[in-house]
Amino acid sequence: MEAPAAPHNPAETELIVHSPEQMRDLGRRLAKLLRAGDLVMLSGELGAGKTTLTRGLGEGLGVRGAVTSPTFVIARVHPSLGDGPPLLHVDAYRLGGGLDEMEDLDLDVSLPESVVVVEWGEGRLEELTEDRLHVTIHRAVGDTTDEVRHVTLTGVGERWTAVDLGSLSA
Ligand SMILES: Nc1ncnc2c1ncn2[C@@H]1O[C@H](COP(=O)(O)OP(=O)(O)OP(=O)(O)O)[C@@H](O)[C@H]1O
Ligand SMILES: [Mg+2]
Repeated sequence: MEAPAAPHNPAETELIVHSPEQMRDLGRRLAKLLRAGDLVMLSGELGAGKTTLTRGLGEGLGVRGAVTSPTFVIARVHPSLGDGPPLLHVDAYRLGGGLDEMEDLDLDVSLPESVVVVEWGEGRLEELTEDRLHVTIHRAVGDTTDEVRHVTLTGVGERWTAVDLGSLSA
């Protein structure tokens, strides 16, 4: 007997990105789907392109200040230049395992009025909200110099059921 086909999950989409510029563009387009209260969790190895994607998100949201890799700070708020939500960019890489430091950021307080984007947040803030968008970025296997990245977007929770992530592949 044949195994049943995996159920199509409309809240998941896979893309191939060919350059840093395309990654930024993906961020700009993804920004159009985001609103206050959204949590985006980015995963992928060092140098995968998480900050590059976030830079595009900041551009698409129309926020102040270029998104960078924070050296000394863990979280940075980029206020909107218009009337949209601010972008709260968190890089949890330097956070020791402790959730305490994460709690000090009071993300639960900021989340309702912000778009919160977190690098290296897995296992640390899933409890913040039942709805979240996971973005996983992988280098094409076996080639460390190539600019090709595989990007998987997975919406978790009610918020993402009606969002057409597939529209991002255009
Ligand atoms: N397709 C691509 N998408 C994104 N970045 C790419 C791509 N191809 C090459 N790059 C390069 O890879 C690097 C990605 O750096 P970035 O800071 O965005 O990664 P990161 O995932 O945030 O790393 P870290 O875990 O250190 O925070 C940049 O130098 C960028 O120019
Ligand atoms: Mg980064």
